[in-house]
Amino acid sequence: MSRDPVSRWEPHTVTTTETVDPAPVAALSALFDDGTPPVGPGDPLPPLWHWLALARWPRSSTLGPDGHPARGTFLPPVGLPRRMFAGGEVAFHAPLAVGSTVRRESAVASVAEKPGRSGPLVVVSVATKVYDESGRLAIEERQDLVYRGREPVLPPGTSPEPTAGPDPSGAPLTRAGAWSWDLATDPALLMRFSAATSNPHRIHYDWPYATRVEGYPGLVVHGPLMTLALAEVLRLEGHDGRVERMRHRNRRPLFCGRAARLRRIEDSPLTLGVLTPGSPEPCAVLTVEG
Ligand SMILES: C/C(=C\C(=O)SCCNC(=O)CCNC(=O)[C@H](O)C(C)(C)COP(=O)(O)OP(=O)(O)OC[C@H]1O[C@@H](n2cnc3c(N)ncnc32)[C@H](O)[C@@H]1OP(=O)(O)O)C(=O)O
Repeated sequence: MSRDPVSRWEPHTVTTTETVDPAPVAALSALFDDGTPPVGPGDPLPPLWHWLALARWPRSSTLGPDGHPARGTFLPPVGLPRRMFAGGEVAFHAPLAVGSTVRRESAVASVAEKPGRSGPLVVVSVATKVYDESGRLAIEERQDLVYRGREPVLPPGTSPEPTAGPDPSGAPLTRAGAWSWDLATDPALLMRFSAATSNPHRIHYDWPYATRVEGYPGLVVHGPLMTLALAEVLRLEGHDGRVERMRHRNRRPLFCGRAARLRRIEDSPLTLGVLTPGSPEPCAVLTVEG
């Protein structure tokens, strides 16, 4: 009996020993440029910053047409073309120090086909555990990647417009009031975030690919950038208590250059969202426990 490639594929655990890399951590401090002291060697890693500090550089020969590693080895050989970072959950058991050595174990935990409003989806969940230098479990995480078809994103008859460059007058995060920040995105910000996270996905920096091949109206803002910006609002607003758990979800794409408002949208549990003018549904939400 022949089975399809996804059901023939077997998940496996990848275990690596890594340094909590100070360079991308310094890059994110510089990228936000928001007046918080730069995070450096020996400092505790702020929540979610392991997304940069433990980023992986895949070999060039392993990349597929969208810039990400070709599917079928660590990730299943899903046939749907468009990959999106869609959300997840992170439990913080112990702090990690910048510059320390950690052990990371990652494996695909589930692959589920689902009908979505925009057509069929495949949700791939990756489970990761990070152990600190003494072997203590520090971070437990589930990350959801969604694969979808090439349903049109642009209304018929419209064409995408390139985005303006960085505004020399300011940093990307500006305060509009208590728990209210505005996030300005531009191609240089997206390129710097792709570099800091070693993320080769072309939808974030290759405008002809993002618009003509994947059919988006512009460059797509990284899900992790939106979520990290929400986590940065917590730090900027002085929420310095210990965070035990974060849940995050990317519900709608945010396109480069579009106005984005970072707001506290619920008090209990504390929930922050990325909102755009004219839509009640946030692009991204982050819920914090502890
Ligand atoms: C990094 C990186 C890539 C990126 O950064 S891509 C940019 C950031 N991500 C986004 O912009 C994603 C924005 N979200 C969406 O466009 C939509 O939410 C999405 C993911 C296309 C799904 O929308 P649909 O309207 O088609 O689907 P539904 O909301 O109706 O849901 C259908 C079922 O799927 C389940 N589901 C949806 N999202 C998730 C999720 N995050 N985790 C788990 N399951 C999810 C949903 O629960 C429904 O299932 P039921 O069983 O409840 O029916 C890079 O590539 O590295």
